Amino acid sequence: MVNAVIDIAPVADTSPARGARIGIEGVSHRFPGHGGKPALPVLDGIDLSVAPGEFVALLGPSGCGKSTLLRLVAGLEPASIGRLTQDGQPITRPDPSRIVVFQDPTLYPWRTVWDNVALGLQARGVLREQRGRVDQALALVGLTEFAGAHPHALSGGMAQRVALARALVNDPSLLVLDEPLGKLDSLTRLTMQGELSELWQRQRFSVLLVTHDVEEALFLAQRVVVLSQRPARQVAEIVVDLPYPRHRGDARLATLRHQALRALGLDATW
Ligand SMILES: Nc1ncnc2c1ncn2[C@@H]1O[C@H](COP(=O)(O)OP(=O)(O)OP(=O)(O)O)[C@@H](O)[C@H]1O
Repeated sequence: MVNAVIDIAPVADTSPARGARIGIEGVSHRFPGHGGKPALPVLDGIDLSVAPGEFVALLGPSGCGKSTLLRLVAGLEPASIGRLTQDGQPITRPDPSRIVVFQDPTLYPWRTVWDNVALGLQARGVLREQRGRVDQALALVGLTEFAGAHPHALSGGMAQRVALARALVNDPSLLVLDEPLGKLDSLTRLTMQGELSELWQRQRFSVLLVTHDVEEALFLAQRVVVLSQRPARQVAEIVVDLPYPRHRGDARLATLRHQALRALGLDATW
């Protein structure tokens, strides 16, 4: 099935930010060794903050510890060393105000799109009073017409929109995005990047995005943090001081791309 086409109208970057302030202070993490194997150090002294409504992207080599950092921020596990905070309060467990969207949308095939999105509210026991939020979330991702469809009838891009709607229904103040567009074909991926950018400009939640795609990071984020090989340390921070909506052909993006590739230790001549 072809993706629903959504017009990306230019959106002025004027909405007030309502996202969370995230603090990551001196965070190191290691996984314990088993059966005589040594412990695995994964993160090494990460200091990073996300301002309310800010869009920050993390780039780094495969296996360096990006997803681990996201899991700590989401509260899915505690850091070995250091402090993680949301609006000044320690992050100690998962919370509906910080929602993770993974590469795989993991939709329940026997439930309709509407029911899949409603799951977040159902789990919290607030679905009865807040049914309207499911409709709002589906409208935000352009899937109102597909509310009654089942996942098998959706394209990859549409399924990932449902996963986004399932996050948005909780009205999160931080979206934690772990390669959310990584499994999409390249054209759908470009379309979804535009949609994600527009959504963020309208809603102004804070975003922490992990991606392997340098162009994606620079197109979407206000700041790109480059991590080293494991154990991950911060090796560069690239401020993308360009207004939204951004234009992929902008020469300044090409310059920043070279900076990012150099920070990743790659030859930027191609
Ligand atoms: N629960 C765990 N127990 C032990 N080791 C783990 C665990 N989770 C991740 N690791 C290891 O920690 C390292 C970092 O993993 P992580 O998934 O954070 O990297 P990543 O940068 O997100 O990788 P990729 O870019 O390939 O997705 C890897 O070597 C991985 O095998």
